[in-house]
Amino acid sequence: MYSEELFKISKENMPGGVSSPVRAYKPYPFFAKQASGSKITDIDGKTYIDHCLGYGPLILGHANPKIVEAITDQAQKGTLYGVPTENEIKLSQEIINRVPCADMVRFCNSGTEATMSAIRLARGYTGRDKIVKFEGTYHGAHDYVLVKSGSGAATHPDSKGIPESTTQNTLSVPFNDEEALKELIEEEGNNIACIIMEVVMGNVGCIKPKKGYLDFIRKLTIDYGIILIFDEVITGFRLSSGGAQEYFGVTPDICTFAKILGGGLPIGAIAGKQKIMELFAPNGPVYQAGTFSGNPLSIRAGITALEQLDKSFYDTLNKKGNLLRLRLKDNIEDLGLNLQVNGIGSMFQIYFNPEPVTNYTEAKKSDSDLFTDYFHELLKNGVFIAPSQFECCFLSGAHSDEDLEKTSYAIEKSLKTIYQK
Ligand SMILES: Cc1ncc(COP(=O)(O)O)c(C=O)c1O
Ligand SMILES: N[C@H](C=O)CCC(=O)O
Repeated sequence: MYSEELFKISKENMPGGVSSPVRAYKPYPFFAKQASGSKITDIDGKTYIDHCLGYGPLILGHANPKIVEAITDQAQKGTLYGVPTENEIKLSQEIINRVPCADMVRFCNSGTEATMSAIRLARGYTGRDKIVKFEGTYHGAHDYVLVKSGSGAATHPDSKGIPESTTQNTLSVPFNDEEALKELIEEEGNNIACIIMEVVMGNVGCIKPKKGYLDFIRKLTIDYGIILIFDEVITGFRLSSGGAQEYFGVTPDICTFAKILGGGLPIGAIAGKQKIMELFAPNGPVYQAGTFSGNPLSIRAGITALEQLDKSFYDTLNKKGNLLRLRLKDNIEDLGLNLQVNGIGSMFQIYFNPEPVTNYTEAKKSDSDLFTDYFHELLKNGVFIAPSQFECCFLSGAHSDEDLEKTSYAIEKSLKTIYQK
């Protein structure tokens, strides 16, 4: 059966035919058959260079041989014990060694769980209820944070089913705007438990913090006794071995991980300073739990992933990212187009927008219809990216120089086509 037919059936079985809304695009998404390295193959027989990479986790590419070997071995030894394992200590130690803010780690199963628990921890620690997020950041699909949210929520805003009494404690401000944040904190600072942020916004495309912005936020949070949470679900183990906090040299109180940490399997983690982390049950009064938390399969995959992610890996990968972005900018200029190529390290996105994009409002001014045309042309030209202007594209260690040449050629060809229409 082909993707088109399968989508008709899947829509009968599952709302929208998908297990996460961002995956549904018109007329129908391709159904995956298999994937290896930098490539994904659909059941219709077409192979694409993959820059979606499972929305970020696959920094080593698909079916990384060492991870496949490790999880095959682990599966034979059991996939769930319901008691602690030595490998949990090993992975937590690896995180503690790499990540500046990490004195202790609590494992969970997803980024959503991680940010939900991190916010509860900050509230438990400070005894305050309000939280601050930035317009367009995405911190998962739980009730506290689906406010002016990015990712799929940028195109499906204002989820029903969330009591107003829950979100009235969630305040949001524009990213990269020191004045707006200062004003809010001067007014509300003593009631605010935490500021939660994506250090690089990866759920409205890709937006970097302006120079000095993170230092400004760090100082403000210290002055008002506010917990600073870096949501490193995307940036963790992507920008550098110690995440965005190491990359930018600004240390939060707590951070959250998921995606890359699981080596391609589901995982989440909250890491932070000991005096805060010790509040988690059973030591403290902040409840946090999960049947599959710290499960041996995800933990083993995570250890095997991190073993391969050393400094030289990031140097090489980030150089590739820089080169690709330069090439894209040159090509776009040669075509006489005025589009924005945003990105950092191995993250990138093209905005169909003539003006620089530094926050959510500016990102939303991009031409999403043109982006959709571009996405479909890219598929025709053998490249798969996330089907939304408000997602990010990624590179992996499995992407060869030849892959990147093909990608930049496919992007150039796709842009030519859509602007000739
Ligand atoms: C920055 C960020 N935080 C949290 C999440 C939620 O993670 P998950 O999808 O694993 O629940 C995501 C992505 O989904 C994310 O990009
Ligand atoms: N943008 C999201 C994660 O970063 C996409 C993942 C999903 O919701 O399926």
